[in-house]
Amino acid sequence: MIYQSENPLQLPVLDVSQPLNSSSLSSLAAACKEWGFFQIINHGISKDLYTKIYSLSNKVFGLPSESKLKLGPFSLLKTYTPHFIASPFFESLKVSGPDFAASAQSSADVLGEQDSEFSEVLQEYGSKVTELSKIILKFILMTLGDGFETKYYDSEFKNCHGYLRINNYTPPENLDEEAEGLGMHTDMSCLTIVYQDEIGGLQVRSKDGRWMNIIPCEGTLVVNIGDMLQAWSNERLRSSEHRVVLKKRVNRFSLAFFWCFEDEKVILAPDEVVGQENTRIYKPFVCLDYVKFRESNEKGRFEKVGFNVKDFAGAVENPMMMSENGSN
Ligand SMILES: O=C(O)CCC(=O)C(=O)O
Ligand SMILES: [Fe+2]
Repeated sequence: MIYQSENPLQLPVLDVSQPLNSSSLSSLAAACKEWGFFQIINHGISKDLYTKIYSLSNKVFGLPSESKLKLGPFSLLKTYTPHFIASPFFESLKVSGPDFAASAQSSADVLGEQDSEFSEVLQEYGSKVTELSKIILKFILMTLGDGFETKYYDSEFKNCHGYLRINNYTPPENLDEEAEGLGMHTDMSCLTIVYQDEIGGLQVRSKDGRWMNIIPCEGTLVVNIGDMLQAWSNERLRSSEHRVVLKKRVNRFSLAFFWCFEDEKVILAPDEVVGQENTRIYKPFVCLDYVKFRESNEKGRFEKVGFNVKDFAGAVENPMMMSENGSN
């Protein structure tokens, strides 16, 4: 199967070490609306830190399956997603915040790993992406309205929490064209920060269904908007479908950080965000209910599309639905 895409997609690159100026604000606003994806630089995460996480994680992924399966999916811990859950070529290790060290250590303990370096580097990475998420979220709120970052950050987003997924993609040995490393999905998060290695393969789907490559670039992280923010913003911010395609016979490695609302949060787009001339697209819903909906509909598979936030809480005032109901 050939996964066609157009090369490459030009996404704005945001310098997160600087305050937003008006031109970066408008390109960020356009990217959030059109693609739900953009890139960041000067994020303070060194290549060295990434390389350490890469080599320590590789040691874990290199263990025999029997050892890794002690971490999940059918064990108490559930930090490991083995091959053949999301895709035959994908496995993943989850590290939860805010105490990333404790989470990583609990996996290491089960594996009988004594060295504390794994949990130390993940704590450092986790704390850094957590701080970055707060900065980026405020930038995104600024695209919705003047002063919205002060108006809504504390009241709506201050209890957000994050978790990391360390992703390892192993292409099939007989790969001749391309293979799907991770199928089309949307993220459930408010926002996701991705560190992809130089192999590439991350693709985003345009509004008209074309797959676009997100070319890796050294020193650059990819940020994308997830379902929680799409619903909260009444679709002024887009949670795009994306996937990973494997084109080379080499392993691919990525780190994805998901910054999410707290489980008990009720997501309801504020009137001012919806705007007077628009109608609210989503019914209010509890975050955990959506997460459970996704998990229960996946039938064990990983974040599959078709059961996204629109299927769950959409169409509050959808005239089609109303007429369908009326005719029943
Ligand atoms: O591996 C990647 O580059 C992206 C992974 C991804 O989309 C996810 O984990 O949700
Ligand atoms: Fe994703």
